[in-house]
Amino acid sequence: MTTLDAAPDSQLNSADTAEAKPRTVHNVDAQEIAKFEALASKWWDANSEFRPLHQINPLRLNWISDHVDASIGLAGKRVLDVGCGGGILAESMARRGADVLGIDMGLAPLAVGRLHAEQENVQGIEYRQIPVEELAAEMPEQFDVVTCMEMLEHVPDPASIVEACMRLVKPGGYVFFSTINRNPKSYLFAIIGAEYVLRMLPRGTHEYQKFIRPSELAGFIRDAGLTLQDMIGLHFNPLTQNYWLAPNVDVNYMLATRKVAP
Ligand SMILES: C[S@@+](CC[C@H](N)C(=O)[O-])C[C@H]1O[C@@H](n2cnc3c(N)ncnc32)[C@H](O)[C@@H]1O
Repeated sequence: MTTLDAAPDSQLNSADTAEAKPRTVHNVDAQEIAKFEALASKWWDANSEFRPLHQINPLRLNWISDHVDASIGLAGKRVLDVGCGGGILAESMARRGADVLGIDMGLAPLAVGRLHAEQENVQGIEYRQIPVEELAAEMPEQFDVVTCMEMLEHVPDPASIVEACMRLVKPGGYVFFSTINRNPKSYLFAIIGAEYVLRMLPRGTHEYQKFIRPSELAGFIRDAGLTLQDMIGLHFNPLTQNYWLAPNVDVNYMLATRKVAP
């Protein structure tokens, strides 16, 4: 828990200016936000530190879309992307016909996301800087689908994020999470391999203690009142530079959950 000092007004558009006053924001690690702020200009460079997110995006987008509706996918759905960063997933969902709100606590990634959507003429996407817990109070049960990918391992209290996502989704709607498992293999692959050997990510991107075991995440999901529907691992072969989905969840994994209608 910490105080998040927002970026200078000169970096913001008018919509951000009101949101950008320094304020105490709970469940936000300002150092984590600063890491992503510093890299924001590279968000849409598919050969940068964000290459892995660009590469996994078609896999996760199709997985999400198939769970929501195998025939029409995300078309016409009201979607919230929590911790959206520069909008790699958010924008791809809007391109599939969803009406997307992306939220993040980093202003620079949001600015990059807005600019990219404008340049690419992508319709049906909006970005806001707001803590998810605050949005849950403002817009309860307004979304058909909530996504929260590669974000839980960057916050002080991931259970609070899961609970807020549950409050934001409509009864019968879907909530998707992805994060990194915590075990010796994930330490070797996600930190030593990705940050030190292959240098795919800057050193310090991830902290081992913040990784989340599937059983822990399943507990947060159960406690929040969501129902676990499916779980899958995301795998990478450094020789072929290929990503694929498979049942093993030892390192990166995704969960599909649902808020059962009463
Ligand atoms: C690894 S990036 C993932 C971006 C995006 N979800 C994706 O998968 O393409 C993590 C993002 O989480 C955001 N983040 C970290 N803590 C947050 C918080 N408490 N609330 C909202 N966003 C947060 C960071 O600013 C960053 O944009």
